[in-house]
Amino acid sequence: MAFVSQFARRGLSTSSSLNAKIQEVIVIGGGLMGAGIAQVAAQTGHKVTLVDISQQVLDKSNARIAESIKRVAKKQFKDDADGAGKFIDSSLANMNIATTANEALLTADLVLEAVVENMALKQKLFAEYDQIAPAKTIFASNTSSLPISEIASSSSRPDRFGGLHFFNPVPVMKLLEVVRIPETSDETFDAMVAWGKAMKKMTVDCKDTPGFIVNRLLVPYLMEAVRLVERGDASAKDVDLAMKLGAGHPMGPFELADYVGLDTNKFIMDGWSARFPDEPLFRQSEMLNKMVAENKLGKKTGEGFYKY
Ligand SMILES: C[C@H](O)CC(=O)SCCNC(=O)CCNC(=O)[C@H](O)C(C)(C)COP(=O)(O)OP(=O)(O)OC[C@H]1O[C@@H](n2cnc3c(N)ncnc32)[C@H](O)[C@@H]1OP(=O)(O)O
Ligand SMILES: NC(=O)c1ccc[n+]([C@@H]2O[C@H](COP(=O)([O-])OP(=O)(O)OC[C@H]3O[C@@H](n4cnc5c(N)ncnc54)[C@H](O)[C@@H]3O)[C@@H](O)[C@H]2O)c1
Repeated sequence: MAFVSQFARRGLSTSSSLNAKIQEVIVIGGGLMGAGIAQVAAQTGHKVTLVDISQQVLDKSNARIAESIKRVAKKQFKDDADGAGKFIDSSLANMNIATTANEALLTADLVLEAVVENMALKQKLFAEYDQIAPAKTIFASNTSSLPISEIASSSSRPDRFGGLHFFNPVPVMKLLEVVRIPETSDETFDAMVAWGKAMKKMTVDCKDTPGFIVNRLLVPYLMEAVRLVERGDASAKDVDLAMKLGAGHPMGPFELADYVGLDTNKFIMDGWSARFPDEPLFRQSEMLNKMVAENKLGKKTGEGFYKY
């Protein structure tokens, strides 16, 4: 079966100063996603700086990364303790943590942000970095739901801007959505795809549409599950069991919502319901809003739809 690519149309012409190979990476935001992305970048031989405003978050993420690298090493080097040790040491040696990006920005090939899902914050950060980073540096966002074009408008380099959307848990999930905006140059897009492959991910090309591919389908499904329980049609536990045993999903929608973070789910729904008020699939949920107000954010705070 042959598909005709919708992506045959290419972006603007290339920027001459771009360094096509991404070797030095800065990941902004050291939470759930940022830590996972930084880990995989370090494991695959990239020099990485993981930046967060909170030293406490960085310390927690560092410990989580060390644990996760051990799990990966155990899997990749089953009967080779020496190889596993070397892999762990070289991965950790590739990683730096910092509370500011300033120094690393001077030589970075890629700045990928994974801060909270907030347009104003993402724009503010890229406007600042734009003043410091050299011309070659590609900027990208790991946003789940915000328009990449709008984030990119805060910088003077929309031709060197795109979306790199990873999935949680990053060390395990094999997909990377590579998103181009109309201004993204071919050279930038190709460099992002090549980096995705160097990160050992399978890449898919996406346009800058709400939720790209996966979240456009997944988030309405998660919200339908919440509405089903809000109506009293079934319990969260039974919906999860049903989707695992009846549809073969590794996690039910409530387990997955807790895993992703209920705050992230809410940020996505807030943005989409404001932007598309007539779309019933993007309607707000009182239950979700109440849980987030009570700081029941899922696995990360110890309670969401389940207790951890
Ligand atoms: C909203 C956003 O924008 C987009 C998103 O990210 S949407 C969310 C996408 N993610 C999903 O849908 C996740 C669905 N869940 C799953 O795939 C699985 O439940 C799961 C991979 C998370 C865990 O799998 P499960 O079998 O229950 O647990 P577990 O046995 O601990 O782990 C499976 C394997 O992954 C490895 N693993 C799991 N978490 C890991 C981690 N953080 N680091 C390294 N390895 C890990 C384990 O070592 C194990 O390896 P093995 O099979 O060789 O023993
Ligand atoms: N959670 C998921 O499953 C998932 C999956 C794919 C994409 N995403 C997207 O990735 C991004 C991050 O999500 P997350 O789940 O990792 O969130 P998170 O809350 O775990 O982490 C966000 C981090 O950003 C940090 N931060 C806030 N302001 C900052 C600043 N000015 N400078 C540096 N760091 C700052 C916070 O301290 C926090 O540690 C969001 O855009 C989200 O939509 C999330």
